Amino acid sequence: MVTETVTLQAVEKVFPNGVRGLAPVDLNIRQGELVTLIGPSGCGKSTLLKLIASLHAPTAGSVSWWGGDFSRVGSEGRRLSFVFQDPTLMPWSNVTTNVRLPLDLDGVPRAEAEARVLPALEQVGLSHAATRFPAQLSGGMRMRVSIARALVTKPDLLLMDEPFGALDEFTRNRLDEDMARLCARDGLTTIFVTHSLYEAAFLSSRVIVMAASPGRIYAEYAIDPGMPRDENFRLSNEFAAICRDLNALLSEVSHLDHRTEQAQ
Ligand SMILES: Nc1ncnc2c1ncn2[C@@H]1O[C@H](COP(=O)(O)OP(=O)(O)OP(=O)(O)O)[C@@H](O)[C@H]1O
Repeated sequence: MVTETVTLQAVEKVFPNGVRGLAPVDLNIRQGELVTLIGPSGCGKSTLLKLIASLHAPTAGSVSWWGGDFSRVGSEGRRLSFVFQDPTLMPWSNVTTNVRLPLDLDGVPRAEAEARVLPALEQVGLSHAATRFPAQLSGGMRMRVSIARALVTKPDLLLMDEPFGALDEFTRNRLDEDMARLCARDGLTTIFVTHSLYEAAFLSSRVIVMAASPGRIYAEYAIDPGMPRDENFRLSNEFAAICRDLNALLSEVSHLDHRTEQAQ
């Protein structure tokens, strides 16, 4: 059985304007992992996520999905879903229609699609809001709709680019707890970009710490405590120790950045 979901080998990205977004990166994402990418602005987190989503092509190196190339992902019935920081909902459509969108685009018959929307809304605690419009929702609720829209396709790999970065801390903590619960229950393989070491510490089974100039992987940090994680984990000594370790790694990375700037 293949447990590797995505494998990157010596993947490099140089943009057409000559900017080196990512130096050669080797990374293996295993099934059921919740991996966060963390590091200073411009270290290539989004670039790495987009390479994994096949939204960017690598300049060098190779990416494989479940042991094959990207063209096989769809033909083998695998699905990738992407959640961005902006929930990008259709303001003229209600919650149900927004969540149903990817199924409509896939040509799933209406009755079957409708039947799949409610469980997705239940997963994110929004079944009571199915007929509301985006303007009638809080920021956190809009993000829940965006997550439901990603989950409704039953993805094999969920990619999230700073999904909760624009939300207040309380809402963010609630959504982190929900994500931890969802990923643990469904064994959903997830790659999550964040600027928050606390979010990384709370959610991850593995944290990838990245450095900039050029973007690259600086360190990997595995987190043992099992899932799901809850408020008690956030208050534990274990959590505090993980945060301290991540803070130390990020501090090393920022000193590296500083040295690079001085050398330039
Ligand atoms: N389309 C592009 N064309 C040119 N340069 C790009 C492009 N996209 C990203 N870059 C550059 O590549 C580097 C990595 O960018 P990326 O957005 O991946 O970083 P990031 O770690 O996600 O940053 P942030 O945390 O600020 O979102 C940066 O120097 C950025 O300016």
